[in-house]
Amino acid sequence: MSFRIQPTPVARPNRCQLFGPGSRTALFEKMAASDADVINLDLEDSVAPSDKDSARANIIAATHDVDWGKKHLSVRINGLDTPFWYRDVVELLEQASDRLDQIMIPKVGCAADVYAVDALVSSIEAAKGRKKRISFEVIIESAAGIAHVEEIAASSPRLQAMSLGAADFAASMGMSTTGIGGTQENYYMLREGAQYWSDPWHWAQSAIVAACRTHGVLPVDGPFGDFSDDEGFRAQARRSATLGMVGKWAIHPKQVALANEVFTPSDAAVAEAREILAAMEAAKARGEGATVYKGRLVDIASIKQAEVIVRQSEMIAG
Ligand SMILES: CC(C)(COP(=O)(O)OP(=O)(O)OC[C@H]1O[C@@H](n2cnc3c(N)ncnc32)[C@H](O)[C@@H]1OP(=O)(O)O)[C@@H](O)C(=O)NCCC(=O)NCCSC(=O)C[C@H](O)C(=O)O
Ligand SMILES: [Mg+2]
Repeated sequence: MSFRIQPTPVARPNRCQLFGPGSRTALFEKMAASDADVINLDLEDSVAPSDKDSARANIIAATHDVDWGKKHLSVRINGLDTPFWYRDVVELLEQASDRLDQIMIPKVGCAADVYAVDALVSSIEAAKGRKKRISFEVIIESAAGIAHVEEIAASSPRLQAMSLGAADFAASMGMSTTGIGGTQENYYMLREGAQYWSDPWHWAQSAIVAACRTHGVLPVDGPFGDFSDDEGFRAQARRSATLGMVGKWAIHPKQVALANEVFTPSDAAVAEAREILAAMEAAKARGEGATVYKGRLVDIASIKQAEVIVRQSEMIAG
């Protein structure tokens, strides 16, 4: 372990982030009634330019009128390369209720992008005497974003979460696909005539997880576009969870249960983790740092692995 202790991210469940366009007010109550841990009301790419002003007004009203329960309420603003983002921030921070928890910043390419939003948010919070400090989530969805992922993860104490946006990422990287997450037809290895599919999102996800874990930020997998493919969603989410991500977006309500299922440690996984901790306690009492559990080695690192699962389960249980 380095002399610098790895910081712990905020302790709140983030298994599923449910998205809905700020222009579709009929969805707001349904989103609030869902089992998603995080709600992302969108002002960006699911809202047409002609609807930006009304969507902003809808979202501000919904922070006052809709009962969002215990959900982390986040609004995705427009990118810093648009003429919309500053009004998003100013109007949200001046007019939204204290129920607003978070601003999601899309297409972040460098730490200075976050700095700019932070400066504006900080100034308005002070001027308006806002009691709740707004948190940030960023989306890594460009070549620049992934190239600068670590400085972005370190960019602001407001930063709680970082997502991979597979669609814009693929476009920015010039990837030859229109798929949003999941298996890509042409990304395979060939051996003795048989095709073995690989995961083109894997390296970007790993880079995000490493940056996030270094700086105490929650790493999150973004959208899976084909919402009629439940097994495809599950497979993508399981890979993300195995890599260390804590949750995934839902772009349709049917994906909420799938994400919650994958990112909630199963009873069997929690029971096994507790057994490993017990086995290591017994080993410690015998003066041993390593022992055998179900025919395999467990040692002091296994305690930390088991604790990840137990902590996650306890945090979700509240
Ligand atoms: C994808 C949708 C446009 C589908 O909407 P719709 O045609 O209305 O779906 P259904 O008829 O199947 O809906 C069934 C019922 O569910 C309700 N519904 C639909 N969507 C939502 C929702 N998001 N939250 C809650 N409830 C929802 C319908 O009203 C139906 O209800 P009922 O009639 O009572 O049975 C739509 O789902 C949608 O707009 N999804 C979100 C799109 C979005 O926000 N996209 C942005 C995020 S992805 C992205 O930006 C890419 C990323 O940045 C990247 O680069 O990768
Ligand atoms: Mg995007």
